[in-house]
Amino acid sequence: MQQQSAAAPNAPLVRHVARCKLPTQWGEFTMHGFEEVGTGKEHVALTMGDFHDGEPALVRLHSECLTGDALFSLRCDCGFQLAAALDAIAREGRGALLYLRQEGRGIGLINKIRAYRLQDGGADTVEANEQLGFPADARDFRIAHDMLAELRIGKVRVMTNNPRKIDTLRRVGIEVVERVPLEVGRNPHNDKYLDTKAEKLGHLFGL
Ligand SMILES: Nc1nc2c(ncn2[C@@H]2O[C@H](COP(=O)(O)OP(=O)(O)OP(=O)(O)O)[C@@H](O)[C@H]2O)c(=O)[nH]1
Ligand SMILES: [Zn+2]
Repeated sequence: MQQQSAAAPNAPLVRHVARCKLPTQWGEFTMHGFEEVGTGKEHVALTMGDFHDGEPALVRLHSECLTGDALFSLRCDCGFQLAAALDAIAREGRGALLYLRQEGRGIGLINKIRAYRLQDGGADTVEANEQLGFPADARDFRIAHDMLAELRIGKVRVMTNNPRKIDTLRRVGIEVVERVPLEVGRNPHNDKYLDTKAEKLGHLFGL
């Protein structure tokens, strides 16, 4: 007899398990807690406004960066993008930030520290990942699709500089109607990193 797999093929990958108010310096958001089915890994979304009208929502799919988001690192632009995205959503009074726990473009925190060490020795962000045996970008956005579905967000205006990310989002079924640039936080410590993103990962800066 054929074995039945535990989950149906289209079963949601996350469960919406908790919700509260989250006052911030930009205004009050609703924080939604999600749990990955199977692994229990936790993700959150911050939303403002209502999505029942079906109009496209301003959305940031923010990949976790402990160093940039919480520890003030200048090696990347993540912390600045996080703040700018929340500011933009608050200005519109409507939108969502998905805070996805895919640290280090999916390779995890310790491996990102190893990658940074290789970058200290001269490798760029892509070469460092490859030297460690990882792809340049190991993220999976299927979870994001299911989080948006739970939030009743059908169409998105995505804040990103990364056109490949938009292709990836479309491949997992997220309807992207517009790219909204999010260029903030360039400094002498992340200059080379951002240039590498433009050259090797296709990021659009100044366009
Ligand atoms: N492996 C690795 N991950 C990094 C490095 N710098 C930042 N990250 C991670 O990259 C993720 C953010 O990636 P970005 O390339 O800024 O984001 P993006 O989604 O591709 O592009 P934007 O939407 O324009 O920000 C976070 O998970 C960071 O932890 C690095 O040098 N190596
Ligand atoms: Zn970062």
